[in-house]
Amino acid sequence: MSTPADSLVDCSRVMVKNDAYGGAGAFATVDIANGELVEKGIVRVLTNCDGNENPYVFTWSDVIPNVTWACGSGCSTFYNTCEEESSNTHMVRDFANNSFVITATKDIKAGDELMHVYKSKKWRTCFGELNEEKK
Ligand SMILES: C[S@@+](CC[C@H](N)C(=O)[O-])C[C@H]1O[C@@H](n2cnc3c(N)ncnc32)[C@H](O)[C@@H]1O
Repeated sequence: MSTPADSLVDCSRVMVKNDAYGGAGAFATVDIANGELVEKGIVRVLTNCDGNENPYVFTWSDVIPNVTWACGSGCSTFYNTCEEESSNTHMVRDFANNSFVITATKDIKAGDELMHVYKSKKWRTCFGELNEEKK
């Protein structure tokens, strides 16, 4: 018999609600200690999508310029971004298995917004304004 631990997708510690920027963000539903799992999931690689224009997809290679984009399961699409020192999560991508794991990089309290530094923040056209804000 399968158990919840067998699930390819687990976003049970995360909820999505309105954020401070006029969109939606990801927030912790429980306290999560530094190093613990925040969310895990799978992705599907997209065709006919340019992530330079579309901010809701993941960069799915280490190649620059990247041409492989993917949509992620669970709440993964909704994590907003910030500077490294303010981030409280980190996403590790497994390109071979089309999966990801997001872990806590700080002790997180229930209700805290979950943020990570987008891998492509510096070079994707659609994130230009986010970089401008930091100048
Ligand atoms: C992957 S989506 C994150 C979810 C998004 N907030 C939503 O409502 O769907 C990326 C977009 O979220 C917004 N975003 C992410 N981080 C932000 C920040 N620090 N300040 C303002 N907007 C942010 C930008 O519009 C960005 O293009």
